[in-house]
Amino acid sequence: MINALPKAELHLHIEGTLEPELMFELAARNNIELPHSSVEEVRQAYEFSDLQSFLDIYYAGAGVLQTSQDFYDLTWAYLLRCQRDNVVHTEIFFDPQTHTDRGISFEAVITGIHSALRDGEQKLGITSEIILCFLRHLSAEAAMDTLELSRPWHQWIIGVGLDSSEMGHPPEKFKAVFDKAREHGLKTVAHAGEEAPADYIWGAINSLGAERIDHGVRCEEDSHLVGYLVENQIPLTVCPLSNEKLKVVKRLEDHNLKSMLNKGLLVTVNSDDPAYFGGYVNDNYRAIKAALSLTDDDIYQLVKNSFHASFITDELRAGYLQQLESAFMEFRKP
Ligand SMILES: Nc1ncnc2[nH]cnc12
Ligand SMILES: [Zn+2]
Repeated sequence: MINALPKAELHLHIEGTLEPELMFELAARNNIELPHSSVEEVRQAYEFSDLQSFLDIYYAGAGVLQTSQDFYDLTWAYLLRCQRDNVVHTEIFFDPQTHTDRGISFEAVITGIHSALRDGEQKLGITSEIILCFLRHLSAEAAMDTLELSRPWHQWIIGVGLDSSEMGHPPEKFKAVFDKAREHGLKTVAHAGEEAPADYIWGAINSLGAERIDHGVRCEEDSHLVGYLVENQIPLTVCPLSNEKLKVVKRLEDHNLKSMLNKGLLVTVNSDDPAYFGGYVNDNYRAIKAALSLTDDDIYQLVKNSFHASFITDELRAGYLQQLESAFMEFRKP
């Protein structure tokens, strides 16, 4: 059934879709030596103990991305996965600082990603948006410089986000940058409550004006916060396989997604960094359905939430919700 439902993906780092096969192809194209000798060896290295142990490997992997064509190929490969998983709308993150800090131009990154997304809409019928993420382990000044650097391309960017090492880098550090981004007409989202406590979610809402919380799984530690998130229907973009691989939960069976759904939180299912965590969005739906014994109605609710939580126009949303309802009814037929 999961495959049959048209859906939106809202928490996806494009650099996190770099499969080892493409990593080798790009390394050869750009004359870069990799520390591993085979695709299998790379996959074997993907054993993480926490968020930081993943980020170290993830930033190193992104080193093979050099030209606009590389970013195009990366994004196009992801869009083909979207087509397979019936993802009809996607809002993708990119981390410009990971690239500009090693001498790659902002222009090369954004034009490659944007061209692929434009082709995705024209050739595959997949609508999309781009969200620029600041790396929170770097300074607020560096984030402000990056926002300034991005200005010529704001017509292609719907909003800004905040990612990378959460602990010790609270949202408040980036208040001025997010205020400025909002002045420029950009939407705001932020990773919060992945590894760090519920306070960081309050910080993302109160200091950054976050309209959507990425992860947010630790919100249940604060019942007042849960009430606020429910009342204001602030979406949470949850990534089950990521939470398992980064040891946010011990086992997928311990995940609180069902509990959050039961409380009326606007929870969605997403893949985060699928090439590193062993699954694209449908794999995430399938795994969490099995682990928590979710019903078909739960899955339908989660997929509906993906459109309600997205930044699409009301007209597009209505069309997608209609398509989704028809697909679900078709599946329900005796
Ligand atoms: N799950 C995650 N949390 C924080 N930063 C990230 N960058 C890529 N994936 C991330
Ligand atoms: Zn993420």
